[in-house]
Amino acid sequence: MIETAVKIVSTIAELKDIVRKTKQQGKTIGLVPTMGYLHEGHLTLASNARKENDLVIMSIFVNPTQFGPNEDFESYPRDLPRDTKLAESAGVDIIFAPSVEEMYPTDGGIYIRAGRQSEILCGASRPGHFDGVLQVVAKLFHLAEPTRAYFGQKDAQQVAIIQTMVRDYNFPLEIRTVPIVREADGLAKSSRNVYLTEQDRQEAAAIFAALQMAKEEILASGNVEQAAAKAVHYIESNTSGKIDYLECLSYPDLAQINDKTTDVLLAAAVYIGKTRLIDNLMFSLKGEMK
Ligand SMILES: Nc1ncnc2c1ncn2[C@@H]1O[C@H](COP(=O)(O)OP(=O)(O)OP(=O)(O)O)[C@@H](O)[C@H]1O
Ligand SMILES: CC(C)(CO)[C@@H](O)C(=O)[O-]
Ligand code: BAL
Repeated sequence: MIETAVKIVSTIAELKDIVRKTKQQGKTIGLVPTMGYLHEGHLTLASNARKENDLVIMSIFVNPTQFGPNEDFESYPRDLPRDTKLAESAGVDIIFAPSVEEMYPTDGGIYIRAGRQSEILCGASRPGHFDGVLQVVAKLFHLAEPTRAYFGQKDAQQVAIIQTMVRDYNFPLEIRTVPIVREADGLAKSSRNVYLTEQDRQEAAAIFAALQMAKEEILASGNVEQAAAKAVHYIESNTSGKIDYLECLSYPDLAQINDKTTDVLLAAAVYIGKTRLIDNLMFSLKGEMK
């Protein structure tokens, strides 16, 4: 039994009851969906939700439907007592931590399919990943009925796809995003960083450094291909890692850049040892980001 001010809820019935009472009082709800093993990135999402809402619900659920058969669903780090203390420090009121059976008691064979934005970047190397993300996120939106839901720009493709679902299917909520929270050497904070060996950890900082170099070159020369090639070379020469992708696409539509493109996403996924890390920079080709 964990003694804390945060209420841990594991059933849908209990969550819906809290949501119903909160709504009856005319109060706002901020939802922070996570897979747990919290770090400062998650806590920034929660602190922002705290500032803007009456009730803050954080979901902690390692969603099996977004993992491929050979991915790390089983080994993904889990520690609810640790997460509870951290969530409390960021002002979370309710942790929704259901079991897989509670979330998916039956399989009626009806799924959500992510669209064109999911065919590239992480979607290309993780087939079905974004379908699984949308499945759980849509379900969480129905259960928590948030006024606002909070997502990190570290998963920029995920945010773009969720925003499309919310817009096209009229989910009555606002999506709020938070910039990437980084370690002192630039490495994006990630629950998967715990997988890194000491050597991996040192090498991992090269991803951010390479993206920054490429951004500067794109802004100076406009030559996206050359900048990307140099960034790939930098990562290959400074790490033993294997690049999954390093690409610059228009944002949020995630299409090839053309003369009309303004906002871009420069994104990379790199295997450092066995750990697949993602990172990105978002910027405008024509001055500040809109
Ligand atoms: N460094 C970060 N800065 C800002 N937001 C982040 C950061 N890391 C994760 N988030 C956001 O937190 C939410 C939950 O992410 P998740 O639980 O998958 O954590 P994670 O650290 O990204 O884990 P992993 O990288 O292992 O998938 C997502 O919206 C994600 O974008
Ligand atoms: C949004 C999310 C919690 C859905 O499982 C997950 O994809 C994540 O942590 O980014
Ligand atoms: N933050 C993305 C969740 C995943 O890698 O499955």
